Amino acid sequence: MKKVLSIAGSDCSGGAGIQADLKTFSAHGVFGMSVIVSVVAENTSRVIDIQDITPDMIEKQIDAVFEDIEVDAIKIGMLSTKPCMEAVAKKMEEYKPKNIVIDPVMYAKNGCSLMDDNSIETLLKVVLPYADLLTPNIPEAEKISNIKISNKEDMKIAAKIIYEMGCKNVLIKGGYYIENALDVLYDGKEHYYFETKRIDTKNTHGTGCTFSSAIASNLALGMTMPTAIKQAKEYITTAIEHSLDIGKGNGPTNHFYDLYKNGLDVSEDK
Ligand SMILES: Nc1ncnc2c1ncn2[C@@H]1O[C@H](COP(=O)(O)OP(=O)(O)O)[C@@H](O)[C@H]1O
Ligand SMILES: Cc1ncc(COP(=O)(O)O)c(N)n1
Repeated sequence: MKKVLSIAGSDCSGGAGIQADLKTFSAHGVFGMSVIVSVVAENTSRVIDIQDITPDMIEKQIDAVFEDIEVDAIKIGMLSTKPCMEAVAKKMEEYKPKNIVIDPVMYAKNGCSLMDDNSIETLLKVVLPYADLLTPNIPEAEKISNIKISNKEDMKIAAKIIYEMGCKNVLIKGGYYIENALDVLYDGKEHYYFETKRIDTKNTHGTGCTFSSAIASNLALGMTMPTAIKQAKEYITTAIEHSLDIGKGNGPTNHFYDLYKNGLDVSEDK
């Protein structure tokens, strides 16, 4: 069984962060592991508070995984402050794992901040170079590239700018910001496009977490980068299509839709 590690924040409401990552790993048939970087008191409507785990404890969790288990891919999500970023980067340098997908999480879907604004320089300098794939959404890509993104051409330009900063591939996610759900990959040579129709739903809590974890799972399973993204795009689209009206704000995606569809009977009247 392939083994995939998430290094990210904990979302107690279950739709994003580590919880979304582990559900996604299970849905892909890979063995999921987690290093918790921050505990976030959040739900579908708001972020109440963030408590970072100490850098020493972040490092020890990563050591505990790597001294014992071979890691086939890593997804890195929310890193809220410089010390968290530095602790994770130090361990990436030490263990040099393969297939690192980094989602540079800055905000929750409800607009609440999940990263200290002063840490962006550190993210770019210290963390970004470890990315086999960086997956910013439009607001994140605008902050990183320093250009305004309004259409496909802008996405292409921003992808090149971000690639030049030192990641091996960059995927800018159009999500609900661009007319269709268009994502643009740049690998230093070519642009690739992944496009679906936009699904009209407010229930998109955790879409970025789920998508990056699906890509990491597919890389662990041996797919090439474009194929891993293509299949992950199909997975996230289905998960959004069948997203769940749970909570009062932006509900979560449906990580196991395919499992239920294929015969797991969850009806209550049986
Ligand atoms: N309403 C939507 N309909 C279809 N696809 C969507 C929708 N919202 C997001 N996506 C897709 O979900 C994936 C995650 O993107 P996005 O939601 O932009 O990430 P983030 O959670 O980081 O903001 C991308 O493939 C994006 O195109
Ligand atoms: C702990 C944590 N990490 C990340 C996100 C962003 O989620 P997304 O951008 O996928 O909606 C979140 N809300 N909480």
